[in-house]
Amino acid sequence: MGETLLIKNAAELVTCSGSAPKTGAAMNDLGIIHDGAVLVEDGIITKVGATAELLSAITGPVDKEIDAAGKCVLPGFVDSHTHFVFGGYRAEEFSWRLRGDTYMEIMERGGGIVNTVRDTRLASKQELKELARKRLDSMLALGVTTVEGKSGYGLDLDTEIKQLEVMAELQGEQAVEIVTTFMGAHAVPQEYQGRSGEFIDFLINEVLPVVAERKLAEFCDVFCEKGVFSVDESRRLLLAASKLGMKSKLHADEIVQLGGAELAAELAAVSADHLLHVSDEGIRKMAETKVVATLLPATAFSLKEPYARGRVMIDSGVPVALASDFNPGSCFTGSIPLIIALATLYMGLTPAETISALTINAAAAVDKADKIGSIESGKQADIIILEHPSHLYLPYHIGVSIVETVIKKGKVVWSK
Ligand SMILES: N=CN[C@@H](CCC(=O)O)C(=O)O
Ligand SMILES: [Zn+2]
Repeated sequence: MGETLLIKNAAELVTCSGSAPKTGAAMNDLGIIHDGAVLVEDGIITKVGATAELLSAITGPVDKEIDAAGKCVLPGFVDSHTHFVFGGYRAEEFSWRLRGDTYMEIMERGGGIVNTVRDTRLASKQELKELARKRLDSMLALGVTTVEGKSGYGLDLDTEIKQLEVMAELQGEQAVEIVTTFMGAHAVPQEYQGRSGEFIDFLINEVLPVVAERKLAEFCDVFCEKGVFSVDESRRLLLAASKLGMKSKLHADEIVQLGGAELAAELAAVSADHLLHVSDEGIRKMAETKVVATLLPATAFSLKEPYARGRVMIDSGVPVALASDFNPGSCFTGSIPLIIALATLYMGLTPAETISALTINAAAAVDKADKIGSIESGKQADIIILEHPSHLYLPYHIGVSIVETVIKKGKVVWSK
């Protein structure tokens, strides 16, 4: 037996067990074990159950014990949609939005994403890496054990690769596990203005093959939006990426209803994200094909847009995940407490649905539900311990974190 960790006496052990992703009523079933315990061997969960039974089933020595009496134990949070590798800031744009300019107006007059592109192109890999590392440290302290990160602030071969290399290097140098997405189709760069189709050709012919050859990304994502990339352009890119082994994600129906959700269903994408303006038909098709809807309430909050119809999606059978969308423009926060507050207070999700959406369904949104997102035998031991005895204390504490301990692959990597 390798190194062992025992967590015992948990007032509430929230397992999030069951088939994944969770849909409908199953999102409310957290598989809670009262007075629960977990045994971890060599970073993998090997036993889960009531403390008394689990203790009597342990045969060998235990290297480390954590007494979680009076505390709630959950799977680590998975932040399945972020843009955490970037240079520069856009505080002035934020102030313009405060006075009433819209996100797209700023983008149309040459600001927005391409503003961050300029700063990211200028930044050295080392500078980007140090900024990104600090952002991951902050996420870890909020209980995030896996994060998805996108390129998309390069929009040229060298800078897209630089961003992806930053993520590859940070993987393993710090505790948060990184799932990498190529998002060269995040905006049309100035040098391709008015020629979005040609830019897609460039990505397909010049960039995707390098990303695939060097195995720098597991997913390909695209900003499928009016005035950015059309449904046809998005389809062309995602099909080309899929031929090279990359799975599909989409920024879909964020600003207008364009048919991004329908495209996600057609392509059997792993997730469609944002969905503030998704059609009823899009919801129906996503439910049918089990495309994960990754909802980003902090972005709607920051853009002062209506929240995505999470309640309707869950009731229609769509697997719903929640994520931060941490990025320098539309949403400069990776705050899990804020997401929990918005989902429960303003989107009509129950606390249990919100937790399913941040754990097992978020794991499904990065195609890792077989490995992370729940506390079950055989899964990686990514676990958080709260200062309080029940998951109900999460939405109750508004905007502040009550995470006390973070465990990644069976090791305590952060504690209060
Ligand atoms: N909508 C497109 N992309 C990001 C925003 C990126 C930025 O503004 O820098 C998003 O998911 O919100
Ligand atoms: Zn995004």
